[in-house]
Amino acid sequence: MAKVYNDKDIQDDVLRGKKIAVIGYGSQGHAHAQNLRDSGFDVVVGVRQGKSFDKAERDGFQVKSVREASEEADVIMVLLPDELQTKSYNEEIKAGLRAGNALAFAHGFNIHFNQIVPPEDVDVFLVAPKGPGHLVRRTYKEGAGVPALVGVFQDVTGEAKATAYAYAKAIGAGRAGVLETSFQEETETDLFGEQAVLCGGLTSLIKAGFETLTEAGYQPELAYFECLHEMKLIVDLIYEGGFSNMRYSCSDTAQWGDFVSGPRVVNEETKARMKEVLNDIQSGQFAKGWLLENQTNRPVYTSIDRKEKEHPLEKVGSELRALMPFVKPKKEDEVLVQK
Ligand SMILES: NC(=O)C1=CN([C@@H]2O[C@H](COP(=O)(O)OP(=O)(O)OC[C@H]3O[C@@H](n4cnc5c(N)ncnc54)[C@H](OP(=O)(O)O)[C@@H]3O)[C@@H](O)[C@H]2O)C=CC1
Ligand SMILES: CC[C@](O)(C(C)=O)C(=O)O
Ligand SMILES: [Mg+2]
Ligand SMILES: [Mg+2]
Repeated sequence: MAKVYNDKDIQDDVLRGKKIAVIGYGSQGHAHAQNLRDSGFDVVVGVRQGKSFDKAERDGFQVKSVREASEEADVIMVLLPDELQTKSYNEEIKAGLRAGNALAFAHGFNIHFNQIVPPEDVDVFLVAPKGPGHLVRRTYKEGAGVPALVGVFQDVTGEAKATAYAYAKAIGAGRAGVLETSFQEETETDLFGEQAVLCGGLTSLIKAGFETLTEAGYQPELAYFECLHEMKLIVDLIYEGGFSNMRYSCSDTAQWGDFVSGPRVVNEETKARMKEVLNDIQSGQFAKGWLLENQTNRPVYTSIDRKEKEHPLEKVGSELRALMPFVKPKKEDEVLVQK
């Protein structure tokens, strides 16, 4: 088994006394900044004027422009959207980098795909939480944490790896597990996971189930409960104790259906499509498409996003959730909801 580090294995002295600039105060940014501060580290937030800037100030941070924050920090964690990082790096962050500083990321995209080319005299590492930023914060407050991957791209000080582990511990990842990786492995697996399984795979599965039932004449409300609402309850059991735990709690009839019908829906054909998705990621084809999409003001993204928001499942979902006061985004999800 790969070595999975937790709090007791990680020394954090290497990060103590250093100034950490958290660049961006969105999903990951607010969580890193607040967890680092609560772990006793010295944080400055760097972000453009606007909603995030105001929120970071309200949350009691010293908030500066990206350039100023980068200039005064020893460790610069870049938590801007991937597609905007290169411009901000070239125009603001780079000027603030001094020899021996550390440039850090929560996803290897721009380093791995050669969009950001850092100078040779700085450390470059990643600390990539394996979970959404709002949960990085929420679980930290609950005394738990979200696992993270750490990786080093460049080590000039000899301390890059230790700093990455200390940072991971400071944001709460050491409570769950920290695993070492490379920028390449993190980037390719993260993109694959979100496209084929966690986001793309899951939403497509839910939608296909919902559409199959409603097109067959069943009530949309029932289809929503069956294919979406209950998904969380089932996934919680898998999260807590694996497939066996979920199957233990479900009926034997469900388990038999799981065995005989699951592989009819997600099958070798599906795996072949997954391999195509992975190939596109590994070849850089996906990254190129995403970067070009952004250079052209996101025509395809906008059109699909509009259609997705109008899907009957979204409408019936918002009506049903309004009847369940316990099902709503938590308060710290403010930034997420505004997106
Ligand atoms: N979302 C997640 O949970 C995860 C994200 N990651 C990685 O973390 C990084 C950040 O992603 P995420 O947290 O989702 O990003 P978000 O979109 O949630 O937040 C982006 C932040 O950057 C600010 N920002 C945007 N453009 C600029 C700019 N030009 N100058 C200054 N500030 C700007 C936004 O401020 P404003 O309010 O003004 O728009 C906002 O505070 C990415 O590398 C991503 O891949 C990794 C693991 C999980
Ligand atoms: C699953 C999506 C993710 O990779 C994440 C929350 O880990 C992301 O990029 O947001
Ligand atoms: Mg991810
Ligand atoms: Mg991701």
